Amino acid sequence: MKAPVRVAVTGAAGQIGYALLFRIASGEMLGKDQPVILQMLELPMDKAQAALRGVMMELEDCAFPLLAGMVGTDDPMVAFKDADYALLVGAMPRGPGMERKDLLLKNAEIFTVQGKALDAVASRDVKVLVVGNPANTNAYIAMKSAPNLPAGNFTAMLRLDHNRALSQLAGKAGVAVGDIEKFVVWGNHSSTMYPDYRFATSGGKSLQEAINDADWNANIFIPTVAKRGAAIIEARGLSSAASAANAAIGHMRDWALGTGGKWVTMGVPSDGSYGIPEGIIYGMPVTTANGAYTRVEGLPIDEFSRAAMDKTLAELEEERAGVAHLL
Ligand SMILES: NC(=O)c1ccc[n+]([C@@H]2O[C@H](COP(=O)([O-])OP(=O)(O)OC[C@H]3O[C@@H](n4cnc5c(N)ncnc54)[C@H](O)[C@@H]3O)[C@@H](O)[C@H]2O)c1
Ligand SMILES: O=C(O)C[C@H](O)C(=O)O
Repeated sequence: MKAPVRVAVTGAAGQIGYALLFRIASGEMLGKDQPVILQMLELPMDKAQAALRGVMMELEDCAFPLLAGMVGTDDPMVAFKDADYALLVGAMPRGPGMERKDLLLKNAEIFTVQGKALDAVASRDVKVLVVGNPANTNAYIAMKSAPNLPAGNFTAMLRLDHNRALSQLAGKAGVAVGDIEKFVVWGNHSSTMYPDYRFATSGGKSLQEAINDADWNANIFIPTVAKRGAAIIEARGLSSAASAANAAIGHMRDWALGTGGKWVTMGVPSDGSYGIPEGIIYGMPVTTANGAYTRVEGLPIDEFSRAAMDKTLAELEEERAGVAHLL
C-alpha cells in the first residue's frame, strides 16, 4: 500500500464539496491504490461547521478503505498543513443575471488569505486547483500571495468548459465523446472563453472537416459552451455542482496520473506563448505526465482565433487590474 497523501478541500460543506469529497475518498481522483487524508476547511460559523461535521460523519459511514484520516477545521493553516493537493472550492457562487467577475471583490480576499497559508504550510510540491469563481483571477491572486511556492503549482478549472464542449461536439458530429482528442478551451472561465476545435479529431479524422459549419461554430457552439453555467443556474436556481466536482476530479486525476499524450484544458500561468503575457492564468491545451503538465506549443492561430483569444485576455487583464491593490 502507498503512503497516504493529504488532500485539502475548501468549502467542504458546500454543494460542490458534497459532490466531490466522497469521490476523492473512494479513489476516483488519485487512484484505487492511493490512500488519502482529507483536510476540510469551512467558514468559522456555527452553521458551516455543523454542516461540515455532518459531511464528516457521512464520510465515516462510508467506511472507505482508502480514507486514511480526516481533519475538519475553520483554519486555513490547519487545512493546508503539508497538503499535497489543494482544491480551493469555497467561495460565493453567482446567481441569476450575474457574470462570474461580479464575484471578484467578494471572493478575492479568500484567495489572498489562502494563498498565504499555502505558502506557509503546504508541501512545496502542492498541486492547487482553484474552482471558486472567478477561477482564473482567484488562482492568480493565490499564486501571487504564495511567492515561495512555484507559480506553476497554481491552476484554475476550465475542465468543466472542456467537458461541456466535448459533449456538444460529439452530438453535432455523431461521434463518441471519449474518442475526441486535441480539443482546447482558451482563456478565462467566463462568457469570453474560446472553445476551439480546429485541431480536434475523432478516430484520427478532423472534426472541423466533419462538421464544416462556421456558422454553427460562431453562433451556436461557442455561445452554448460559454453560457452553459448561466443556463444551469437558470434551470436549477443553483450553479452546477456534480458536473463541477466531476471536472475537478478529472483535472486533478490527469495532473497526478497523466493523460497518456491526450490534450486537456487547464488554466495555467502563461509562459508568454501565444501572445499571452507571462503569469496570466489562461486556459491552454496541456498534456500531463509524471505529475507535471506541459503546454502544447506552436499551434497556428488564425484571425478568428486571435480575436477570440485577445478578447478573453483583455477581460483577464481587466480582472487583474481590479485586484492589483490586494497584491
Ligand atoms: N470553475 C468552475 O468551473 C466552477 C463550476 C461551478 C462552481 N464554481 C464556483 O465554485 C464556488 C463554490 O460553489 P458551490 O456551489 O459549492 O457554492 P456553495 O455556496 O454551495 O458552497 C461554498 C462553500 O464554501 C464555504 N466557504 C465560503 N468561504 C469560505 C472560506 N473562506 N473558506 C472556506 N470555506 C468557505 C461556504 O460556507 C460554503 O459551504 C463558487 O464560487 C462557484 O461559482 C466554479
Ligand atoms: O456559472 C457559474 O457561475 C458556475 C460555474 O462557473 C459553471 O460554469 O457552471
